[in-house]
Amino acid sequence: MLNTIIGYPRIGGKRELKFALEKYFKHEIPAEELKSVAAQIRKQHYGYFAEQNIDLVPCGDFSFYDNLLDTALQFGIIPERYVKSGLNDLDTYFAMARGVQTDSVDLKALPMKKWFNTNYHYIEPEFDGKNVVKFNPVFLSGLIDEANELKLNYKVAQTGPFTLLKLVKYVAGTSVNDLRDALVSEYVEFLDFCRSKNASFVSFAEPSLVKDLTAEDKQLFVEIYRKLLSVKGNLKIGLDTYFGDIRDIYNEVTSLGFDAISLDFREGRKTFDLIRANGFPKDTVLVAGLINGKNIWRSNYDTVIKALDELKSLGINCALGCSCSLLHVPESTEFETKLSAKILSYLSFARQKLAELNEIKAIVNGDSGADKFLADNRALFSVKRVEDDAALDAKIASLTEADFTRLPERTERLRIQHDVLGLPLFPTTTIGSFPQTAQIRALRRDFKNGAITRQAYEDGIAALTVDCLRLQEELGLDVLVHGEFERNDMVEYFGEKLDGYIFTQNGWVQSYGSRCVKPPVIWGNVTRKEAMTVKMSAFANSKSDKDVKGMLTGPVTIFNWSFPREDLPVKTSIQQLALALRDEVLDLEKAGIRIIQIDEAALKEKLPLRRSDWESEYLDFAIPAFRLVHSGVKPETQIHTHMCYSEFNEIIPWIDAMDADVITFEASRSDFAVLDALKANNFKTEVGPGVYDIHSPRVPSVDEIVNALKLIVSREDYHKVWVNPDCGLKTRGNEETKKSLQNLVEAAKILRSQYN
Ligand code: MET
Ligand SMILES: [Zn+2]
Repeated sequence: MLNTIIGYPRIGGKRELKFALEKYFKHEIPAEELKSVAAQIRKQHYGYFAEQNIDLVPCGDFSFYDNLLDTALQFGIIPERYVKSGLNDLDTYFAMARGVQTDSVDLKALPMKKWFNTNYHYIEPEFDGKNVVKFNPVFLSGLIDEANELKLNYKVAQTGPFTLLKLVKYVAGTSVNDLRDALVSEYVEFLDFCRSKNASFVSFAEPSLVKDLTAEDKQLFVEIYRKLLSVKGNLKIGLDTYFGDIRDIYNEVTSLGFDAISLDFREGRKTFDLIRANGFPKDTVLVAGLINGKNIWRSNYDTVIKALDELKSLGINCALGCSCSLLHVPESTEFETKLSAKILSYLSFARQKLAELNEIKAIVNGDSGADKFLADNRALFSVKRVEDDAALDAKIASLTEADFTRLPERTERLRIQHDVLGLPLFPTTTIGSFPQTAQIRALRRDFKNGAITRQAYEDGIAALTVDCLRLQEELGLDVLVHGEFERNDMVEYFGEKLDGYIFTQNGWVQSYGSRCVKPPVIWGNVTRKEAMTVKMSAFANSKSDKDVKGMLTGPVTIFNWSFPREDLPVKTSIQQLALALRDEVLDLEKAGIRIIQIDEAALKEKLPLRRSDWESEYLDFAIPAFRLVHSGVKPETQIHTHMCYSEFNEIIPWIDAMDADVITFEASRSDFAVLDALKANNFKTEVGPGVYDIHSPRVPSVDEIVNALKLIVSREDYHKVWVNPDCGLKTRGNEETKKSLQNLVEAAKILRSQYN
């Protein structure tokens, strides 16, 4: 049996690529230096692959920014405005990725979208009909030369035409039909090119196959690949699918004559059933994606081997692989110096997964010495990693419908709250964080380095908080926030205070371009050891006559932005988080906080890729978990939530079913399109559609905000409308924030005078 991988993280174990990119963007290093850092990283990775006897290694999965953008550039899907800029290939590429502003060129970036159900973002290519669709191996040529020089046994890994056609944004009246034929011809050119370079294997990534497919989608896929496979000549052609199973198109895919097909056995819940029911072609290699490419735990070898045995018993020619590219896990545990040996023995980042592929292959092939690998792995899994928490289990088991139901119903509650809180029409507020200036970052750094005492640090934060409250009072905002100066990150902050979490030092995962995130790890049962935010919120509330919102991150968002356990159902992990947050909410209420905001910024992120799974696999527990957090409060306590970074139109009824009293959300960049959906669904929650975009330093004028509000009240009962920015202000500067909020308050006053 052989092994292979779909892709490897490219940011570098010490984030070398990130730092080189950022220097290049700031014109601190020339392109040559950026390219040489990238080549260095790849060479190191090829070395790792060789050490672990990876039989077929990917070449072409490397990217300076994003693979889909590489593919778009390579096939000439470049909007005319970028072509006209006169920039060289590399800078045209970066202009599409992140915009460019010089004396002669001023171009915005293409939109960034979430890559399937991950926290990785791709650049959305744009087709306007004027592009010259033409294959040009901008980056690929050098990558293949490099692999040839190193005498690697490689596959040219590329995003396939079907997924590209599905993800392109068609503008100027164009559609997929205007692009498909030209694109397929150029993919034929691409195959010729690979052959001319003496490549012997090409693998196409087609993750779009795991989504719901229409009859036209299926036809499109089949036609494209009939064509490409008919011209393959002496090349071998593989197909990589991941992030789910391919139930809608399994039979078509397996009858086309691919040389290899990767299937996802981790997120693909139906993969095994599909194979059992329909068989698998004898002359195609099944790359069994049995090692989880998305999570950081060691694999249980017995489980993997059992699956391989069954596949072999079905007469299938198997290779071992990962469920998806390793792009979604950090590079290596070797950079973790603070975690205990016990913890480390359970963790497997990308480099450790290579070793797993090697060891399992050796065991299956009966190589000498491989018994030890199996024995060690069995020893690891023979003891329970985390002891059960009987009290917590009992608490979850005893939950009843009443625990998920807030009473009285919302209309009645809102009436009570209006009396108690005494807020004006069009109440103004912000989303929580205020600018995290250099001063605050220095304070945090000094405390971390031990340069200042805890007392000095806390005094510093308290002083900033009081200043922030004074500023909001001066501006005339109605509902205040404490500013979140004590938090560096909205998930890590809670992770650190909860029992059950661990943190890595260098577990960075690429989020987009040069940006990485370091998700905390849910190691054990999550419980609240002590109050997490009460002291700060009570302090802030005592310093103002106005209400200051309590500020929490919701259970679903904390979960979605962490590496989850594999030995516990998702639902249970989220319930544990919800119970911990429920106690926090009740303590905030006891401390006199009358308005509590529970952010669910990432609720939409893990919505299943197939519509039919939404209710049975996610929303059925995610929405009740939010209700569990707040159902215990008094009618007069007002619960807010906040969402951003996604389009919610499709899940409006479920958002209403979270049963919050008020929701603020990002809407200004999508021209408030969501308002129609709210109306159509008879949305009951009070709403604060963000009236300006906080992702830009621009100060919105009073007129602009008044116009936004007019648009909002044309669709929404004005009694229900809140006025706020579209997300937290932490990335902004003090000056622009002050001016923007001044205008926001002014605009609210204008509306108030018209509607009172
Ligand atoms: C990504 S949503 C951010 C919400 C958080 N309360 C903040 O204001 O920063
Ligand atoms: Zn937000």
